[in-house]
Amino acid sequence: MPTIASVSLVRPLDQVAEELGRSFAETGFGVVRDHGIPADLIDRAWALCREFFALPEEVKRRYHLKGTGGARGYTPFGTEQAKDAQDVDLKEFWHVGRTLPAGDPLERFMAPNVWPAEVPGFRETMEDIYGAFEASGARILQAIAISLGEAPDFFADSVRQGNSVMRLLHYPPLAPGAPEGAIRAAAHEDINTITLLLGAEESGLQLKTADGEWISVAPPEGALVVNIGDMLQRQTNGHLKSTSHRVVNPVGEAARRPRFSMPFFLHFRPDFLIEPMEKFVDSAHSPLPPITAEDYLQQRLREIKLA
Ligand SMILES: O=C(O)CCC(=O)C(=O)O
Ligand SMILES: [Fe+2]
Repeated sequence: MPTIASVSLVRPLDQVAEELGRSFAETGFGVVRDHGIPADLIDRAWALCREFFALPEEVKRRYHLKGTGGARGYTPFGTEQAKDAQDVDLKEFWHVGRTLPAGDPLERFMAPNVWPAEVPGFRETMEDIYGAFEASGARILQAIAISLGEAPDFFADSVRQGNSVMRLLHYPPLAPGAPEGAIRAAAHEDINTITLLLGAEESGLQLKTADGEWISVAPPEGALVVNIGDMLQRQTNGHLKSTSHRVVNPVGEAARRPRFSMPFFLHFRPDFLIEPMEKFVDSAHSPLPPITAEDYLQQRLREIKLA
């Protein structure tokens, strides 16, 4: 059984890089403790998530921006369906993107955020935690760079003002009327560079091993679950794995509990050219052609009918 590394980010990065790099190459996943996102900020963000999702359905739906593929604001329960999945996912969510200075040239790639007027302080706290996720992600990318034999700042330019999205997720308690076979989140791979996830201590998250077996990911309280997305898999020509994962329905007591989670989908800059790193190209691993992060994203969103 492959093991998912669990590392503390207070240790020097060159001491954790190898273990983390091995875990990402074998399983696509790693657990990161002492990630630097302040616990009180996380607590405030959870409280605001609960407050928002407890609003009446018709109020939440005012923030559902039709025709934008759910890139910002609210996406109602039962909307998203994973690629190749038979049923919709049993979740609702809110997306926060980068807040750009007015007139920034990146505005053509990144829609402005919307904020729920009914939840005071939502904007401030969510912008703060977006920044904290980004800072933690930058350090994790440094560890990944070291593990790949590169300088620590190898990824720095490629993610500066990246098109990252934070998703606030609510899976309600299981309802008797749910379609047979529907699960909280059907198997999928993340499209982006790396994902930093809070909230996975509430059970349900599973990943698919190279042998095709589903195993549970059970981080300690407050830790991040980090996984490799398709864009970094492509840049490393398959060396780092973008692994299928899902959130299964709880049984027993847990079925009556909601589950909240907060993935931060860290993205490259839209104009970054994803090219396979030479060191991972050989006759057994032929590379995919270069593509910008934006073109790749649009291609993938079309596949899941969001663009
Ligand atoms: O809720 C979770 O634990 C995982 C969510 C997830 O994989 C996703 O939204 O891409
Ligand atoms: Fe995911």
